[in-house]
Amino acid sequence: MTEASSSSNSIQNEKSIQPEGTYSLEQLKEHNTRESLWMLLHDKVYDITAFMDEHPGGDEVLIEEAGRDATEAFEDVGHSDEARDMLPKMLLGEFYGEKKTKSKKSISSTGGTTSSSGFPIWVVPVALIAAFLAWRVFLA
Ligand code: HEM
Repeated sequence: MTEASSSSNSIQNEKSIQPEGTYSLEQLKEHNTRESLWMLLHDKVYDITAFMDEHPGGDEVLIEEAGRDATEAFEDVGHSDEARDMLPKMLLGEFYGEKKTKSKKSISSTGGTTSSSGFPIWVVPVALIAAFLAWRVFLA
């Protein structure tokens, strides 16, 4: 007699499943040393460990950008097409997730006295009182 497990409720992981061949920011950050150096360029993750000694710009600059988004630094230098053609050989995969935390500007009524439609919030009760008084005066 097998006792059926009534609780087949697997705890659902709220995180969405990371597709194979993609790399998260956490994974990227783990490879920030000379021994294993990854960087993010244009939403793609590259393993440039072996290239470090060959880099015409030296290894220092690469180590500085290790384990993070180096797109800006890479583009600022104005790398040649030749340099860009080297990239596919070092490609690991796509980047997964968000690079930065988005700074969502939420319209909050706290701390401000302006409603979402633009006029001050006190206008509503004042208008209602004015309307009430006007009604009383004219009907009195
Ligand atoms: C995997 C990524 C990279 C590749 C394949 C690469 C490749 C190259 C190549 C081939 C050159 C020679 C000039 C040219 O052809 O444009 C170069 C120069 C240079 N690179 Fe990179 N690079 C990479 C990443 C970076 C990053 C992240 C930096 C950060 C600042 C950087 C900084 C430089 C500098 C400063 C030079 C100029 C060296 C000089 O002219 O004296 N590179 N790179």
